[in-house]
Amino acid sequence: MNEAGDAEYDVIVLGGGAVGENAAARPVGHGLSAAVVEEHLLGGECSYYACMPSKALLRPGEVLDAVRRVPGAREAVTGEIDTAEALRRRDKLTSGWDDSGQEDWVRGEGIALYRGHGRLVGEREIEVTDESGGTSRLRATRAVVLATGSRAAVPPIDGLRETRTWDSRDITTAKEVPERLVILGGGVVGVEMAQAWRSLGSREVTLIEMADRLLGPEEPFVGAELADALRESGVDVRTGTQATGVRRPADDAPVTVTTSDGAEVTADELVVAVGRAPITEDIGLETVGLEPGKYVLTDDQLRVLGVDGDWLYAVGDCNGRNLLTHMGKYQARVAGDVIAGKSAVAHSDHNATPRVVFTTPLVGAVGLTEATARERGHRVVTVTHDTGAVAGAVTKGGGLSGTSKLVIDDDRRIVLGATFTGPAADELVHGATIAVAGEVPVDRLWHAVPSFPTVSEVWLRLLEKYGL
Ligand SMILES: Cc1cc2nc3c(=O)[nH]c(=O)nc-3n(C[C@H](O)[C@H](O)[C@H](O)COP(=O)(O)OP(=O)(O)OC[C@H]3O[C@@H](n4cnc5c(N)ncnc54)[C@H](O)[C@@H]3O)c2cc1C
Ligand SMILES: NC(=O)c1ccc[n+]([C@@H]2O[C@H](COP(=O)([O-])OP(=O)(O)OC[C@H]3O[C@@H](n4cnc5c(N)ncnc54)[C@H](O)[C@@H]3O)[C@@H](O)[C@H]2O)c1
Repeated sequence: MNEAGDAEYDVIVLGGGAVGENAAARPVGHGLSAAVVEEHLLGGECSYYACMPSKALLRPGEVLDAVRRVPGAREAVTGEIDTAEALRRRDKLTSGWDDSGQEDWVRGEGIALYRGHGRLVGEREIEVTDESGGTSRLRATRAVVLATGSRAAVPPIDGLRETRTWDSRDITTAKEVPERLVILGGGVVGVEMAQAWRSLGSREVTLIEMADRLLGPEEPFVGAELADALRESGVDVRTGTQATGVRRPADDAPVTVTTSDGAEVTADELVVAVGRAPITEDIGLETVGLEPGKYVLTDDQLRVLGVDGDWLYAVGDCNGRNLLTHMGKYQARVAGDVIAGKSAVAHSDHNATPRVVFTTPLVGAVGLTEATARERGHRVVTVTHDTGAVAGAVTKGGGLSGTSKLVIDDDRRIVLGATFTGPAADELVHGATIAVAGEVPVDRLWHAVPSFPTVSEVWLRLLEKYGL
């Protein structure tokens, strides 16, 4: 049974995605009462339409690539990926889009759950409208936390809004393999989905990125290596290319994208993955003096800027700080602590954000890139090493390579940022996160001896190159 009727809680969280759930659980852990308002699926985008299904779609191709690199095991692979089975596994990892497990968790944590659309109706006041039109009025004695997430942004391209297209939800939940796929945007969604669907059987995949490289905010070698790998697998990667027009004569007809170089790409489905827009247009921001439809900006304790009284917080995608599940959950823990009167500051949002792109090659990065470090005025030294040129990589399989790079503050002798591509990059990044978040001096890091033979040995090679 969901809660209904008017009530008062210490903390009310608007939006029950992964981040909102944590924003409620943390204050409850501190002895406060909390309610979550959710209008769709508890667990949000990550569980049903983003992280989980996308990783499930990438995994068969990743495993196959790993096996094919190992003579003896390679011979055991005699067929192709069974796409129907792969999609069934995806459906399982998304719990069949059923949130009863999440609901059990929320209840187990002692959090009250309101199902329906929530809106601020003034200071500390939320109105929830349920499916049948009934309303509940909730009052927060301490804080309201906004955690309403984001949706795919729609760029201003001729004909796009009038055309039936796919967004990130459609591409992660597709029931059939599109024969021909064109993806707008070579960011994280674009590269992961291009690789996943190509491996699952899409005959033609075209990736259109307007910037001159894929994954623009990362170190330049990341986009270059990924473009090579995608091209090698048959994806048509077009960087420095803008879509100028889109047309589809009928909903079930092929879609054609015109690009800035005068070319045309025709496909069965067009995925728009050019970034996100916050879901803040209908949550009553105007009732507390804020502008609807924009990211809700916060300070480093997640208090919403421009609202007095320390009662309004925003966490996760809706504040635009760091559009990643783990960072939203980190913000939720910080906000929960602050609301409970403890001291906490989300400084890792600026200096120590880990990012993993689950492609083959894997990409793992944390903290500052060389370019951002220099922009911020650090005097940096960088060192690089081939991730494949250590015994741990060689034992994993043939032909594995990649790049590992440290950005070191030469004055403080600490690591400001690290980027790894290639084998184990997804796991290498946590060691780097500890080094960056902990500001561990490199002279001390040198005593963190990597086991032999692991890919982590690349750390030793990097530190040696720095002169240790
Ligand atoms: C394809 C894809 C893959 C991704 N993969 C990864 C990954 O591997 N790792 C990673 O860290 N990040 C990944 N992300 C990013 C990640 O999904 C988001 O950062 C994360 O989901 C944000 O969580 P959130 O709780 O802030 O928002 P959401 O998950 O969007 O949750 C917001 C919730 O609020 C509810 N809501 C909104 N408005 C209201 C309202 N007015 N009343 C009631 N309820 C409301 C919504 O129904 C929703 O459930 C991916 C994103 C995409 C698109
Ligand atoms: N593995 C992960 O952690 C993971 C996976 C997927 C998504 N995410 C998160 O989700 C968020 C959204 O991902 P995303 O890929 O939609 O956004 P993004 O910001 O990562 O990438 C968008 C890309 O689209 C390009 N672009 C913008 N307008 C364009 C246009 N008109 N034509 C062609 N290209 C255009 C941009 O230059 C950029 O490279 C990201 O912030 C990311 O952090 C994370």
